[in-house]
Amino acid sequence: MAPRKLAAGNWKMNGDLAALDQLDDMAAAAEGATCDVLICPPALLIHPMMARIGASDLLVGGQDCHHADKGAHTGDIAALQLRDAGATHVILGHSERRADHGETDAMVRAKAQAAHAAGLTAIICVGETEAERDADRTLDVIATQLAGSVPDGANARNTVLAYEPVWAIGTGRTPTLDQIAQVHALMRDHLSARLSDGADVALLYGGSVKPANAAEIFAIAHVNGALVGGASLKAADFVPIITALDAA
Ligand SMILES: O=C[C@H](O)COP(=O)(O)O
Repeated sequence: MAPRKLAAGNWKMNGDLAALDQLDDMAAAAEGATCDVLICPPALLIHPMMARIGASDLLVGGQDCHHADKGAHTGDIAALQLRDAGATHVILGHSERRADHGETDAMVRAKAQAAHAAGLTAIICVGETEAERDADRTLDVIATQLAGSVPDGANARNTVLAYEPVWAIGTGRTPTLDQIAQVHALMRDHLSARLSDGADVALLYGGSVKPANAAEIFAIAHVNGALVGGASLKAADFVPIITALDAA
């Protein structure tokens, strides 16, 4: 089995009921596509999104989950609740969660285990800061995050990895194609060494992906899709990215 291609949109803390109008064209693009297409809206929008897309091929995901399956954790969402709402995936360890909420690799690993137990695919994010890249520490940082964040129970069906350089998120800046290739090769080597089906785990790139750069990024070895922020909010931007991945 080859890695399953995935175009994933992360709406972050953006969107409202009116934004669901964007889903019609995204769902149409997902129909018959060779890649999976996923939107991770704010959790409040998961239910209305499910109602809007009906039996479409468009997948729905969460942006975070708690490591516990239930209990006294005010403001948090359990993986089982995401699953119950219709989600198939959950983003974990995004750099904004790591920075805003102090999430550590160990916390991300525990969340991934909860996601797996609930039947969700965990999209585990890793990425270096600009200071770490400037200090030539990128590969060490990524290796440490992979070792700490990816649980031993990960496999190609329940886990996707996303490389998101922190300095490329929402900035319009992207690494060179060689820099992306270098990190994705490291991720593939790490997963292949640890997991029996590590060669089949989908690896996404994220950070200022847009229609103009999608095709060249998808042509890089071991890039099996994208985790898209800003350009996933409008169908006019996200559909061309889906089309580029479909053609890759
Ligand atoms: O989760 C998505 C990433 O943080 C990328 O965001 P961006 O496409 O707005 O740079």
